[in-house]
Parts: sequence; structure tokens; C-alpha cells
Amino acid sequence: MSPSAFGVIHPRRTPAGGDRIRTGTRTVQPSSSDGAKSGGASSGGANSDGKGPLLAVRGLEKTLTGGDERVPVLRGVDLTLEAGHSLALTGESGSGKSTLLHLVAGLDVADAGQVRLAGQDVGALSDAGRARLRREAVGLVFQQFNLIPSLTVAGNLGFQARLAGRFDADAVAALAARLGLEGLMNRYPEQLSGGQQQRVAIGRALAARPALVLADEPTGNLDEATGDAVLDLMLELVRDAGVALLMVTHSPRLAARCDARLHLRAGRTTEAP
Ligand SMILES: Nc1ncnc2c1ncn2[C@@H]1O[C@H](COP(=O)(O)OP(=O)(O)OP(=O)(O)O)[C@@H](O)[C@H]1O
Repeated sequence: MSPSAFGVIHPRRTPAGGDRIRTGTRTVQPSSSDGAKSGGASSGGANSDGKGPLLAVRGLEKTLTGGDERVPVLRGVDLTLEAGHSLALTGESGSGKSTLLHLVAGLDVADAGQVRLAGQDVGALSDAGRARLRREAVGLVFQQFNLIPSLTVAGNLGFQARLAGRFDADAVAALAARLGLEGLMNRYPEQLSGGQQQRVAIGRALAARPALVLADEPTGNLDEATGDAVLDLMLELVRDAGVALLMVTHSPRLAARCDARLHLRAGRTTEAP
């Protein structure tokens, strides 16, 4: 996964501006094609229009093509995630976990079915609309950290929040303290350990106060002890902030730390084994 996931560095994905409306404790920008409605709450499972879950995926299908090959990856995926809850997604390598995360984040669009996030039909949005929703409502954490090498820890921590128009220096400082990064604010990513880099990535996602964090194997590049410590921190911060989490992991042990678990098999979600 490249930094393009943030919808800001990739040349094909330029975030668009737009007026903001308040939705509970968060701010979501309406889209021209599928506007978010004001009101609603961030707790109790309501999405931004106060009806239904924060995230609802229904009958999602996606076939990927590489050369002449067509790979039907998702064949009818359903899942629901309430605001403030955590859901682990497990599955064999190649089962389509990352593909599903990409569709939820609006980095790609499905062939059939629907992703409804924060009151918006992600697949019905324009590229700019999806970038805007991602910027406003979604925090992304990946296995490869994906920090911006030319920015210090402080710069990386505030990056997403600035894009979302929610930068708050005090909040970033408080997050940095909780993540144990206070003494590292002027360092660059290459001067950090893997565990430190992932703590910065988590802080960057949360500083923007998203409604949903999507984490793809967030501890996959860390040794077990470091990974456990980083996951503890992420779960603690996500819960404290009332943010929903959808986390892809190979590990049933790590999946057990989430409120609920689903398993991807043969292109469909099933109960975790
Ligand atoms: N661009 C592409 N073209 C064709 N097939 C692809 C493409 N990208 C991924 N695939 C295939 O789609 C399937 C799902 O890939 P995906 O990365 O979503 O799986 P995953 O469950 O996240 O795997 P892993 O756990 O190994 O990261 C795999 O069989 C993969 O080979």
C-alpha cells in the first residue's frame, strides 16, 4: 500500500473542497451526489444521518484483472460496523481482505453491491467525493507505516488533521504523549524504529478525529512484543475516542482483541473459525 491511500499524494486522487456540516461530534462534508445529512450521533451505532450503522457493506462483489486474468475476489460480502465498535477481519492470504478495505475506503469501486459509510453510498460518489469522505471520516493505518519521509514526527502527526481541517496543536501534543512520542517530535521517520513509526501512523490517523479507522495488518511488520504493545495502544486510543475500527489481521489471537470477528472465505464473509 502506498501513501496514495491517503488520497493526497497520489496524482489521480486530488481531494476536493466543500462545505462542512456537523454530524454529532464530528464534521463530515456533504457530497454533491450523495450528501451526508446533519444530526445523528457518534455513539449507539448511528451513522451520520442518525439511521443505521456507521458502516454497512451489502452484497459487495469485485473482480480484479491482471493481464488476461480475471480474479473474482469478492463474491457477495456483507458486514456491519456500528460507531465506536471494533471488528477484526481474518482470512487466508489472497482471500481479499485488502481488496475489501480498499472498497470501504473508496480507493476502488465495487462491481456490485454497496458500501454505505457515514450515511453516504461510497460507490455512488465521484472520485473527488470519495477522496473527501476518506479525508473527513476515515483514518488509514497500514502494515508499511507509510509515513511521509520529508516530514518530522510532528509534521506527520498533524498531516491528516490539517487536511481534514481539524488540526489542534494541543490535541496532537496529547496524542503524542499517549503514544510515547513526546521526545521524538523533531525526528524524521527514517530515524525511528518500526514500532515508533507505527505509533506515529496511528497518531496521524486519530489526530484527524475520523469516525472509522481502517487498519490493514497494523502490526504485521513488528515483532510480537512490539506489535502487541502497539495494538494495545491503538485499541485503547480508538475506544477512548469512540472511533470505529475495522482491522485486517492474519492472527486469531489479535482478532480476539476486537469486539467482533468475521472471516473471508471464497469471497464471502463467514463467522470467524
Ligand atoms: N491488480 C490485481 N490484478 C489481479 N489480481 C489481483 C490484483 N491485486 C490482487 N489480486 C488478487 O486478488 C486476490 C485478493 O488480494 P488481496 O490483496 O485483497 O488479499 P489479502 O487477503 O489481503 O491477502 P494478504 O493477506 O496476502 O495480504 C489475490 O488472489 C490477489 O492475487
